[in-house]
Amino acid sequence: MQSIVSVSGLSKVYASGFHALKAVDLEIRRGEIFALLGPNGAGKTTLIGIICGLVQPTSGKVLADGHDIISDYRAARSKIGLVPQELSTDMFETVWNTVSFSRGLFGKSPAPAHIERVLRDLSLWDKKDNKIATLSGGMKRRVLIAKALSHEPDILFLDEPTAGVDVELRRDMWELMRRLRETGVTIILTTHYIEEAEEMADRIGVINKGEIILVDDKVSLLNKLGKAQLTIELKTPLAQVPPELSDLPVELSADGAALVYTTNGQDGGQGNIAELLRRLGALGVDFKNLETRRSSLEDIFIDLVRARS
Ligand SMILES: Nc1ncnc2c1ncn2[C@@H]1O[C@H](COP(=O)(O)OP(=O)(O)OP(=O)(O)O)[C@@H](O)[C@H]1O
Repeated sequence: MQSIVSVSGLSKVYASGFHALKAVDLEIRRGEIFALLGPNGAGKTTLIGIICGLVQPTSGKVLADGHDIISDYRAARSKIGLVPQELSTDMFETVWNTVSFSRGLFGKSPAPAHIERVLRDLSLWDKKDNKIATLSGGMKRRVLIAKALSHEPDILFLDEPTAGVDVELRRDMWELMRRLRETGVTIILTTHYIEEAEEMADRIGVINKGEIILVDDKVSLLNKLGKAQLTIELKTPLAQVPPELSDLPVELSADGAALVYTTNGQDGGQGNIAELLRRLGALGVDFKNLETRRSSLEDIFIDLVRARS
């Protein structure tokens, strides 16, 4: 499948001499939701800024739906909508005018029916005549999204879309992203909320210190790098792991009150768990509780970034 965004050998050295991106290669598939994760200062905003034409790359190439973002800037930019982290718009303008004006910036003819649909989708319709300054923080966020959608882009970048918003607005945003994807829009989001990537993304890219260290399907990432852990709370604490269990990946908790069995996510360790429980029964080790836990994307992310630093 042809990529809708193609980044090759992209580097950015700021005037300070800081290498914010180091020869980044990245392919975004048409129609997917792609989450870009990385610690503070990893280069996420720089990467998005370059693709959207706000930051000048030092070297490398970016194509947006086949258009070079430098030599074919206008065509590339018209394909892209960007929801930035902060609102930089005229506070004394109305919602309707702000969003309509954004469309005009892309040289597109007015399309009131489209603007109305966007505002209705974002629950902004009854605020259309309000001045931006009078809106709540959540509503201002919605205006940012409406502006980014005003010119009907095929690619939507969301930089930290739900940072600092309440739970209800976060759910609304997720719902909106899903609806947009259904209409064929490709979505690329950066987030610090790993549960957001876990909930929303088809694929995940991890960036650290200006390098993409991993790109994978979310599901296969969780399967490959995730771990499953079974904690067996014992009725009577043990002094050590019984030698009969030494061939199994079992450890004793520090207080001796629980056995902890860990496997990688791939096999889930189901067969061995049955074997472990059978052996415990044979040894007469009684337990009062069993608890299973699968590692989250957050655990994987922390492991990955830690291993590289
Ligand atoms: N104009 C600039 N001049 C010099 N250094 C910069 C400039 N803009 C960003 N940087 C540096 O480049 C690095 C990457 O910044 P960037 O904003 O891309 O990271 P990020 O991954 O988006 O971080 P965050 O999650 O904190 O927003 C940071 O160390 C930052 O200090």
